[in-house]
Amino acid sequence: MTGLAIAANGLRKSYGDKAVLDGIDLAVPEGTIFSLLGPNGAGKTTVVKILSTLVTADAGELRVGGHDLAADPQAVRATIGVTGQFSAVDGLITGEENMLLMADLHHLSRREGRRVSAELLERFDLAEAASKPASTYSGGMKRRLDIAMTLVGGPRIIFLDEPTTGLDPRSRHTMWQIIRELVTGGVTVFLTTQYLEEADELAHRIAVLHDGTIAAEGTADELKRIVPGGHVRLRFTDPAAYRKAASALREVTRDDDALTLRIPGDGSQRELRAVLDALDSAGVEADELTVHTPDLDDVFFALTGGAAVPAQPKEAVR
Ligand SMILES: Nc1ncnc2c1ncn2[C@@H]1O[C@H](COP(=O)(O)OP(=O)(O)OP(=O)(O)O)[C@@H](O)[C@H]1O
Repeated sequence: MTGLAIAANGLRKSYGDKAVLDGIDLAVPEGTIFSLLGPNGAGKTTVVKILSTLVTADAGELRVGGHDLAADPQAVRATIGVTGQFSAVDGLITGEENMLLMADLHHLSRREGRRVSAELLERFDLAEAASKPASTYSGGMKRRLDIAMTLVGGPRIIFLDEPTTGLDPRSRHTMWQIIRELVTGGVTVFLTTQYLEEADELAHRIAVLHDGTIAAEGTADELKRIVPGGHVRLRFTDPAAYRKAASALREVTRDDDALTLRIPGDGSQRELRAVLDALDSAGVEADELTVHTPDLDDVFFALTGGAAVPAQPKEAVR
């Protein structure tokens, strides 16, 4: 192995005359979580399908688990696990039977199959429900069973295509915990998501897919640094105090109707202190002070034109 679990150079895929992937490079180090982020239809699932050998690329040098995808897809398949947006869980049979079916597919002996299934059902908090038909499971339980089934074959690289879409916040957090534990165990996780918060929370590196290309790639912090947008916002109810503050501070953007002032900055303690000192010297007090640091939403909107998901400005009230 090269130290990279996944390496793609110049990955291209078109459907008809639509170039869905227009020359994409990816490098995912072993034992890390990599998140591919993009709006609906950006091509995330297409990337997963190609890297997991379900769809062939039109062009590109692709290696997964050290194996050349074009030359040795069988070896790639033996290394990976895939959990897609559409579950592999069969609702008519029990959770345990679903697991044993996977064990059969992986040619485990009966005994080994039972052992691995029991262990995974326990680990994913499904032991109690194991003998119930999977159709009776909640969305979160089905998703956990789906991942447990993926793990039966002991994959070193796991593709999770939007693993938390449609889950409630508690189930989402459980899933995040599961994903973190997988990586602690040395597995590499390739995760697609539409949730910026999810990528921010989990991923070592994030790539933003837009218009068939990678619009930006880096750690969450690196990506946040590429967009401006940090500021302190002061709100007043007294117009006289507002005007006084506006003339005491440098570089402010005024909103005379809302009586708010916006001071650009990185949200650091030093900058905040300078603002407070200026207000103190002028003898005014703001009614509300909020600090806005750029988050992945800002990055996403800056890179993808902002049409994909509603804005969720994160403002910490101090
Ligand atoms: N088999 C196919 N035939 C034709 N077009 C396809 C096919 N599969 C995907 N596409 C098109 O490729 C584009 C990317 O689809 P893809 O499912 O990869 O996006 P995505 O980023 O996973 O989106 P979502 O978040 O909605 O799942 C879409 O415009 C889609 O319509």
